[in-house]
Amino acid sequence: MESGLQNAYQEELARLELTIEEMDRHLAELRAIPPYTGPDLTEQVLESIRENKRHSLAQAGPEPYFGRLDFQEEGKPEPTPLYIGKFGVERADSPELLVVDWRAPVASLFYSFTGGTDKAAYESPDGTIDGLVYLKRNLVIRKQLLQRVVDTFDRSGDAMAVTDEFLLYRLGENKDNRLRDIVSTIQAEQDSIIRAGKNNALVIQGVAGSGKTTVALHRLAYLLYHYRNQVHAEKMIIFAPNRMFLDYISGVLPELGVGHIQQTTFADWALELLEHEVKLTDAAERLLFWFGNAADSPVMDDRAPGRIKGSVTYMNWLGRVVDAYEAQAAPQADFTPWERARLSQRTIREWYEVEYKHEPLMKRRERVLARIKRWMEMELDKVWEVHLKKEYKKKGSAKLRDYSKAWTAYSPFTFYKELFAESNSRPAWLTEEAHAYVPEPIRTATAALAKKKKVEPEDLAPLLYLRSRFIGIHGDLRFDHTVIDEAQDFSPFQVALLSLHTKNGSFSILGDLSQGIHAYQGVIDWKEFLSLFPEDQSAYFTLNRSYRSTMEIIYFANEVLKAGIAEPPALAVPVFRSGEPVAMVNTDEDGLIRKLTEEIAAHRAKGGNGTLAVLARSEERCRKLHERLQAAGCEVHLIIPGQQQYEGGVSVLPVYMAKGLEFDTALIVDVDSVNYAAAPQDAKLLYVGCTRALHELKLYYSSEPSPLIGGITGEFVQSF
Ligand SMILES: Nc1ncnc2c1ncn2[C@@H]1O[C@H](COP(=O)(O)OP(=O)(O)OP(=O)(O)O)[C@@H](O)[C@H]1O
Repeated sequence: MESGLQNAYQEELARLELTIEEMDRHLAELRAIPPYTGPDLTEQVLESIRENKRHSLAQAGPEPYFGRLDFQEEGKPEPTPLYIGKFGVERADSPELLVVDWRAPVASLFYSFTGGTDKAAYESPDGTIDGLVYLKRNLVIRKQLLQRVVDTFDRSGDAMAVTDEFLLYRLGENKDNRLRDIVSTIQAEQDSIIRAGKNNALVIQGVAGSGKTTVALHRLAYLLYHYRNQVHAEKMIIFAPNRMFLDYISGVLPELGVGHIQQTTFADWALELLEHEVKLTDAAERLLFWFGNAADSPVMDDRAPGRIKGSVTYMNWLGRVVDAYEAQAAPQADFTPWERARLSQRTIREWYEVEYKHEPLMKRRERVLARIKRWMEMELDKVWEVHLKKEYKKKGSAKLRDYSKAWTAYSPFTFYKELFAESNSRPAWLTEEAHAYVPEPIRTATAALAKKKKVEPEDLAPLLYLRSRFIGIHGDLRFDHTVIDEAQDFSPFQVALLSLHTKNGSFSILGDLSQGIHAYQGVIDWKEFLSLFPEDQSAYFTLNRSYRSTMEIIYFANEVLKAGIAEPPALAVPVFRSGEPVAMVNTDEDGLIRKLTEEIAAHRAKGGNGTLAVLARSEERCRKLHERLQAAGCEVHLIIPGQQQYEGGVSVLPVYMAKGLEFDTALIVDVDSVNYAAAPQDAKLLYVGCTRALHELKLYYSSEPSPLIGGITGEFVQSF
């Protein structure tokens, strides 16, 4: 170890000892105070503060901090070392900070500072604070042991830029089966997203592996810290592509000390809100239809049902249909329960159109009917003859029943179903023109499914829109912040619908158009989302650096995109981390099984809890491979749609299920011309597959390689 480094290590060792001592003492003192359980409000508040401190100290204990920044504030005589950790820790005897929380304003310097001798600044609650950064140091502490000290910037040294040395060390590590927090190495471009203001809809285009999911989770932790009195974890929600993915990311928030955030898929959330009145069509069939193989790929453009039903135009059409229904929903007649008792249509309309206008449609119906009933009871009170009263009561009840029947009580689904009726049986409020808006094949297909109480995923946003108009959105369904991950698979209608459920347009919408493999329903241009929000309350960010994969893999994946898409939406820029060349292997089926078995054995021989994935196009193919690998004595997990948990280790799965996940090694099979054509859809699918690999990527083909890889040459690839 060089003497400078050795000194630094000794210095940090001493500081760590002091910190741990101080923290232990503080924690012991706090634990010695018996918890207060009495009725005094002030004592309760003090107890809750003490409890928070006990919790932070206990959580921070094993790894109290990960970074040090020496900052000299303008006007101060010398730099102060700030130690930055996941949890802020105060000294026992003063409110002075022993460790600064990574989310605190001053800690932003640790992330935003990229080097140079110029002044640096951060925004504090009292305004901008200027000063000079002298040192940026990364520290690895595990179980209270100092393992590593890396200076990524030293004002007294030669290099004036912050180096990537520590980042590369972290990226080179093998991953287990969970996504991890990145607090120690958040990059400046990621930090500006994490710390963006609350009342903004952020749309983030980030290449594969640029940290979108990770950044979104850190942003939630930041918002909870910064706006602690305005946002609540249980009123935040994350939408992710599937349950298994949610399981995969489930470790990050607890690592950041955040709990209770709702995490779901759009479909699960929607079906729940619709009280399971409908079921979704079979996912396996749907996926086979779209991902079967290149030769059978259906057209995925604006004519696809998902694109039509997911558009804002469709939402506007639905809005107009509901408006038309609203205008004539109440029966167009006076209410006459018996002779000489008459409630005029004008009065009923007044109640419906003016007094209860702010209520959702079915609530209005209930209210008007209840009011008619009350009016009828008052009219009955005026009748003195007992037998007449009895007769009128009976007649009146029957009339009210007929009246309510004539005013259909719709659920979102029963109303939606009406929109797809045959032309000759369409309801009166649906004009011929409005009825003809939906193209005939889509109308008949939707009607046929609706008969079986089934819908396609693209029907869920329309159904929820109807729910918002018919039943309304109660307070507990309005979120303080909404995260949409893999947002390229969301439609504008879905996002517009979610904005009805989200306060102040507070969104983090993250995705990658190059991974838009569900283009038959998703977004094609981010402007489709941005246009849903006022310009001054939305912001667009791009993340182009990929942190996941080696340079070789990123280079290769970019070539795949370029071979299939004339103008790829965004190409990833790798961090300077080199690994093995990408391998393209020509082999027949038996050879493939043999080679996969060897790869898996070699992977296992390395020990540890690294991950390896065999990726194929369809579920059917994965099942076969799984069977053959098992028969060859290779224990592997089969991951198919519907899977709830991600086990890690070695898995076989369809590429579309691997989206969002990552593996130390990815082995992609059947990369032949029949399976992956030189078309945008196939290029995106293969790109998703390639960018799952952190360290090693191999592609296998049997006869002719896919044109997406056939032309790739150079030092980054090797053919076998
Ligand atoms: N600043 C960083 N420091 C260390 N690791 C990082 C950083 N940013 C991202 N990573 C790592 O890069 C990998 C990719 O991150 P993540 O899955 O969040 O990316 P993504 O953009 O959501 O990817 P994809 O679009 O492919 O799903 C993860 O292993 C993550 O830990």
